[in-house]
Amino acid sequence: MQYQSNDFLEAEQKSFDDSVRAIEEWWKTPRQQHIKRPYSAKTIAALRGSETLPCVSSDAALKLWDMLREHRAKGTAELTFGATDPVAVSQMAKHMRTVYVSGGLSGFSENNYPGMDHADYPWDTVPKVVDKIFRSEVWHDQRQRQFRMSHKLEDRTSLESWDYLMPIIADGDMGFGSLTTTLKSTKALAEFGAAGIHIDDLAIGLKKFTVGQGRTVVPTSEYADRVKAIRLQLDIMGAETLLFARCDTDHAEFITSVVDPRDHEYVLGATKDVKPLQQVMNDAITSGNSALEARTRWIASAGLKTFDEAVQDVCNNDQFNKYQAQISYGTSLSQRRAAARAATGADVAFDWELPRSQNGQYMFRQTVKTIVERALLVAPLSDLSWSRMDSPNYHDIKEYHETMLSHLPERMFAFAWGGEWPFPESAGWTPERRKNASAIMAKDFGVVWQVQPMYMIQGVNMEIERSAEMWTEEGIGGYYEKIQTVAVSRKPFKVDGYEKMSWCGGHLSDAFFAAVSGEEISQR
Ligand SMILES: C[C@](O)(C(=O)O)[C@H](CC(=O)O)C(=O)O
Repeated sequence: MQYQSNDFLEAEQKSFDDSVRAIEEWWKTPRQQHIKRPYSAKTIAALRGSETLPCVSSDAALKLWDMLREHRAKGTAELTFGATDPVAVSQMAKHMRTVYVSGGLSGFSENNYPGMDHADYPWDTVPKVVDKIFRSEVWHDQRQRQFRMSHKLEDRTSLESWDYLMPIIADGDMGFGSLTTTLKSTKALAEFGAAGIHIDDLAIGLKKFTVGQGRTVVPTSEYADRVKAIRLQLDIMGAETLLFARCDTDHAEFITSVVDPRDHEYVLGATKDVKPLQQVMNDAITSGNSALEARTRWIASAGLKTFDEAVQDVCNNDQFNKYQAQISYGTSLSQRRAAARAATGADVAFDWELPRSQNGQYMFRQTVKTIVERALLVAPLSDLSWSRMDSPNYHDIKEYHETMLSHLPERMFAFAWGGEWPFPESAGWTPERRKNASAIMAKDFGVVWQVQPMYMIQGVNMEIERSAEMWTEEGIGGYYEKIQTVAVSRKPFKVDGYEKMSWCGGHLSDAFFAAVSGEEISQR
């Protein structure tokens, strides 16, 4: 065995103890102090290598933190689009201060096998986009500065000065596998430049948009472990990256497992004497009938209820009150059965196995309370909360945020607006409220970061179609008048896009050549 001297061992111990102390000090900083970790600095120090490299995204993360805290204090919000293209991001910088790297969009534009359904693009798809965008931001910042510094101070006031170093918030989806994949994708995102990462509680591969059924979530414990794993990884890296704890439970209809009693309250069971749903659907297929229709008929006949609803149906008020006094958050189904028996003197008919899907999912009934429970559980380890919605109901949004704020008055929230939401009045969206929705969410609910992930599909597609039609119909005459002249004159928009402007980096290349040939920087 290799000989290790006492000096070596003591130096190693000192370096470890120093590292523990440094982590403890770091956790007391204004950015970190609100996070409540279930592990010690010693655990983190022992998971680190002997050198912790500085994390490239930490400056942007601190900038994002300050920006969002300021919005929180003022009741305003940072608005952005989802993007995957550095060219587009460079134009967003003129109006926006953050950028979102969307998983769905990356699944379309960065993937050799396009598609966003199921979120089944490879786990490193989003990190690669983050890398590309982060580097392009740094490059634009460099070439803008070089251009400015080649001018005298008094001439610089007329030159553009955009903040291209926009903090990137990246879609971590569901973590893409077991905890080790979640750790790896977190590491890649933070190392490649993400200032914020969001993680959700969806089941891997079950984010489906077309079937008309709600989504599938994982048990509360699995979601909590994902959030914990991300924070652990960021702590190992010493990264300031913000953690957005997204919860996709709104309108979820399935849960993968009933391993966590905290979910039992929301699992649906059959209360009638029916065959298992899968048997009924298989019988329909074998006999040449529609499995979907068989499913619909089965659901109508099974008396689907949560266990509490089943108890309420067979009780009088006194018995139900007695039952309710016995149960609370996290009471398991078997404890609920015992409490129901004690209250009513009988067993309550309820079977959550019968409705299970082909993949083994259980049927699930979410409420705003379900989302709040999950969000509160992971709040101490995360920086923002985000309830993801398929079709938003204003009353639910209000209830969710107000309940969260009653527990955590300082909490910051994130929100994604959909691209196909009807905003019906029946869901609380008066025209006035829809018009001012972003401002209302910021002021009344603390939603400091709001994204429209669909713009690059809806808005950019619309512009491209419009221009394609014009170009094919009008040729260079139309192009000259309607696009080139506007772009080159940069009126009314400051559109970038030709080599005479510093945007293309020509001046930066010239400056490299000049510097190599020994020229001193001249400030024109
Ligand atoms: C925000 C989102 O995660 C995305 O990938 O852009 C998607 C967008 C969408 O599918 O509407 C999501 O909200 O799940």
